[in-house]
Amino acid sequence: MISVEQALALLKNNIPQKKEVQILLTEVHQHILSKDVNSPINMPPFRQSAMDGFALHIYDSLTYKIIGEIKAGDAHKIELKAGEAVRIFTGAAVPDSANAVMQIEKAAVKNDDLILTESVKESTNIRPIGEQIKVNEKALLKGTKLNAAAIGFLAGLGITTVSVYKKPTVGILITGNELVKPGNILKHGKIYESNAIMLQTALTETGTKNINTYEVNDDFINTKNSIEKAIHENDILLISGGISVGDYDFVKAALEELQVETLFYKVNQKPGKPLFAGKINDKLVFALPGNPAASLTCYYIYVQPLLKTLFGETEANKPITQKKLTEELIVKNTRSQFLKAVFTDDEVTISTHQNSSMLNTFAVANCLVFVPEGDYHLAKNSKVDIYPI
Ligand SMILES: Nc1nc2c(c(=O)[nH]1)N[C@H]1C(S)=C(S)[C@@H](COP(=O)(O)OP(=O)(O)OC[C@H]3O[C@@H](n4cnc5c(N)ncnc54)[C@H](O)[C@@H]3O)O[C@H]1N2
Ligand code: MOO
Repeated sequence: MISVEQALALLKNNIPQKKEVQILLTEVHQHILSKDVNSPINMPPFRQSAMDGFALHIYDSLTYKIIGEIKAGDAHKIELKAGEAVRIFTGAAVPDSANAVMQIEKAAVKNDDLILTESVKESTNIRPIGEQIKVNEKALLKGTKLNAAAIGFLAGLGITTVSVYKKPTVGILITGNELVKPGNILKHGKIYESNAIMLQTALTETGTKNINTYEVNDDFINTKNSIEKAIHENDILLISGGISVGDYDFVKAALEELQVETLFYKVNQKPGKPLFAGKINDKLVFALPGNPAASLTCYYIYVQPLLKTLFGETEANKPITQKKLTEELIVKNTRSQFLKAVFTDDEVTISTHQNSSMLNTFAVANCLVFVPEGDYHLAKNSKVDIYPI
């Protein structure tokens, strides 16, 4: 059995190559740019009025002659001589011959005359060409995570597709004869299936969009066939349950028959001891223990950082910080532990109900505290490593 540190290192050394794809702006939310994006245009592309008012060819009087009107979107050809003005609206193109825009509140109109209440300086209320960005300048750099503002910015430059790191397609294969879908009657010996929706939600939190779910009963041939199909259809496969040593745990044997190369099987940790990680071609397969809290812990510690690395996130492997224990902790364990806990500014409180079958305290936890194996006491205020979740 290997240690948590060894398992994490093995995974880190076997991360598949990041793949790049060119995708539509409508699909890029939460993706990371794999190439710099240069602006194809000046923004704004023309001298733009920042106010509703009058574009002026300035001269040494406060009275101007109004000779026309330019609305937003108009392609005008108006030539202003000194002392002339045109009505103009926010976003409209200012004529080359105009050198300032006076907002409507600072002027009065009498017939065709415009009388300014004060003088105006050159360039007032005119957004120059390329004020935000010039043609061929770098709009966004490789490594930028695309949020709403970034997507709006790119759309404003007329960009419709960008090159990003491909988000892998992830399969979730649920095993277990005892499982019943919520909404059905629970007969004796059965339990409600909860790992699929839990893992699906955790994947969605990280920005994974392409998720396929599969179910199989505890039967060797069916398990093998389902795993083979799910590997074929996904980049990463998460199998839930059936990975321990019972007579009806067929996952390990099926993976062997399918020639999935073992990176590790069994980690000296609690929960999640029977965790399996393997690879086949450029694909990764995780067999997560069926106990719900074990499954989710293994997902957060092993799968999520890997996904973030594939997405192009550079901080994916540095989630650990230290907090002070609010209470003494007595450790007596041959396995390292990930304990559900709640942290505040600089303190952390370990939750009750740590059993790997229990999600009740996980539901309100915001971190996992890592406690190395051994027989020792941690006094109140001792610092412990936490993985925020
Ligand atoms: N003789 C041994 N028995 C077990 C060992 C061991 O070392 N020797 N390890 C134990 C540990 S630790 C764990 S963790 C579990 C993991 O077992 P499996 O991965 O084979 O998981 P299952 O047996 O299929 O299920 C365990 C538990 O979780 C429930 N479960 C499973 N899938 C779901 C689901 N989708 N939704 C909700 N609950 C689920 C299942 O009913 C079981 O109660 O093995 C120990 N045994
Ligand atoms: O490793 Mo298991 O998750 O302890 O119950």
